[in-house]
Amino acid sequence: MKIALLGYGRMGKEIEKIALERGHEIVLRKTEENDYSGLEYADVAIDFSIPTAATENISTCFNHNIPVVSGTTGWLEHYNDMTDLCQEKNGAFLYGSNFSVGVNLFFELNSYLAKLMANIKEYNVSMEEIHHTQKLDAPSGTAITLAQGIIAETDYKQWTMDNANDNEIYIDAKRIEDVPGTHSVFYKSAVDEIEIKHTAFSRQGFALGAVIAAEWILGKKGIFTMKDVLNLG
Ligand SMILES: NC(=O)C1=CN([C@@H]2O[C@H](COP(=O)(O)OP(=O)(O)OC[C@H]3O[C@@H](n4cnc5c(N)ncnc54)[C@H](OP(=O)(O)O)[C@@H]3O)[C@@H](O)[C@H]2O)C=CC1
Ligand SMILES: O=C(O)C1=N[C@H](C(=O)O)C[C@H](O)C1
Repeated sequence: MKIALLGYGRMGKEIEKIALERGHEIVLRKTEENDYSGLEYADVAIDFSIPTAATENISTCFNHNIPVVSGTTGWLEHYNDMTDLCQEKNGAFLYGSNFSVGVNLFFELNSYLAKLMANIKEYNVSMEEIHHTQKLDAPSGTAITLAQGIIAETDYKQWTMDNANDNEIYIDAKRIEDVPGTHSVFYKSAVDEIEIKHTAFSRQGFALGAVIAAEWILGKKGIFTMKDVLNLG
């Protein structure tokens, strides 16, 4: 499979390593410095760039009939524009705030726990995410997906990084040197606390998930998520 890497930073390089090991070829390594030369040879594009570049990268692929897997976070206010364009061009698109298998299982666990807690009013939910200091966005895309999972099952209406009122989920975004990504969800009462936590030891799990998603999307049309790739229902 010929892959265009849109973004060739920490994640782009990790994805390249795994893609080459799995017998794929890289035909474009797009950064801020170069153009899209090489995209015309790609079977699939994998976008791990920066929030302000994601929509241009994704729409350029749709305009060239190239399926896109995007892991870039911090651009989701434009998500519907991208899915509309994908449908208009009869393309294929998969966005994931987190491509690791472990986090996608954690998303399911989070939804299940939220469903259990929905009618137990003694507990107040909050979240913490910890990432490396180079991260451009806060809270993390993964934290937003976790909050959306809780909102779907409970009376919580939105998330906030400020003081939370009763129907808001507080997210504490911490930045610590070299942390690949740690997410915790807490349910606290006056007498105890339940905590679920996912800790990434490296970027390898994110990168492998992105390559698996790119292999999976080849030949498909439509809008997908990692739930489809991993058959999580
Ligand atoms: N969904 C997931 O599983 C994961 C998502 N992420 C997300 O992926 C993104 C990338 O993370 P990371 O690799 O750590 O970030 P880096 O800062 O290491 O890399 C970003 C890359 O994007 C490039 N870039 C800048 N402008 C453009 C442009 N116009 N077109 C294409 N590329 C461009 C940069 O180029 P230059 O070097 O020239 O500046 C750099 O190569 C982030 O949004 C992060 O949150 C990260 C890990 C997992
Ligand atoms: O920027 C990162 O590094 C990461 N970003 C993603 C996010 O915003 O959730 C996924 C992962 O936690 C690493």
